[in-house]
Amino acid sequence: MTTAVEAPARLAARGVTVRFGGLVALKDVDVDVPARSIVGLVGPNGAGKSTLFGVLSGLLRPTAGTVLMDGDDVTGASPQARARRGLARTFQHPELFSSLSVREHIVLGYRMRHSKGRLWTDLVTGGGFRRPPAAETERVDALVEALGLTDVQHAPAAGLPLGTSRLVEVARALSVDPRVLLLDEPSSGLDVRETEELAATLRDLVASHGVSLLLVEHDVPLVLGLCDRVDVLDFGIRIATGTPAEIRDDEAVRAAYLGTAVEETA
Ligand SMILES: Nc1ncnc2c1ncn2[C@@H]1O[C@H](COP(=O)(O)OP(=O)(O)OP(=O)(O)O)[C@@H](O)[C@H]1O
Repeated sequence: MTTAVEAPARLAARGVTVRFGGLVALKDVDVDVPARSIVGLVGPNGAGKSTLFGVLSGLLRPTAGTVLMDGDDVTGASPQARARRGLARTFQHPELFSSLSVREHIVLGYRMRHSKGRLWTDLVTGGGFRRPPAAETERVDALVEALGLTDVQHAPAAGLPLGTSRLVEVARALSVDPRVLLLDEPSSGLDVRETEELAATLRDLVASHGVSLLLVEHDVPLVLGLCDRVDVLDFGIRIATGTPAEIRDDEAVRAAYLGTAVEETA
């Protein structure tokens, strides 16, 4: 008899605890981000979401517990080493270079991964972004299209609406071909329509690029509508994990949110 062996999660936390002096920000937390999945991390203010994000991205060393990528222990690995293994992230406040165009941001990301030498030569010699290799043009074109940035691709990043800046940041993060993308509050500052568009784009990206997403989000309806699985933190403890339907029905989650954020989506 053969037994199917389940692949290890692309990114996982096991028993992660973080103490800041006397304060326990995370206590024995587990998280799994399987291949080709969208996982949401929610919880009230101060629940420990950013702390867990920091631990997963390598900016923060946990007091106890491990972080695994594809089953390998990366707890002591730097953010750069994790990036080389396929981890990318976006920030709550997009950090774009105002003098570069939308397309140049994506090219920059691509060259950071695929042709670092060329990146520096071009910057030093003032060669700009001329004569790109066909593979680069193809990949950048695909990302521009996937993120709906065709019309603004040659516009400077300065002055872009926040929703568009966020899409540029996602495109830049994807240009390094990550296996897992951490999204920090992707809907922050977006209106309802922009949030819906972003959700649709993220769903398409998982289907077309096979990337896994973990998003930290305050917008609970967005998370419940978008994610395959959701983890809920409260006071540093994972109080629930499951499908959006399971999370919606969870008593502890309703209590943590006093019913409001979850009931709005029922
Ligand atoms: N560097 C730090 N030093 C001391 N305490 C910290 C530090 N970072 C976070 N904390 C505390 O750890 C707890 C968890 O904070 P964290 O920022 O991870 O929560 P969060 O869920 O991301 O909150 P929010 O939704 O408000 O961003 C909070 O009590 C916070 O005050």
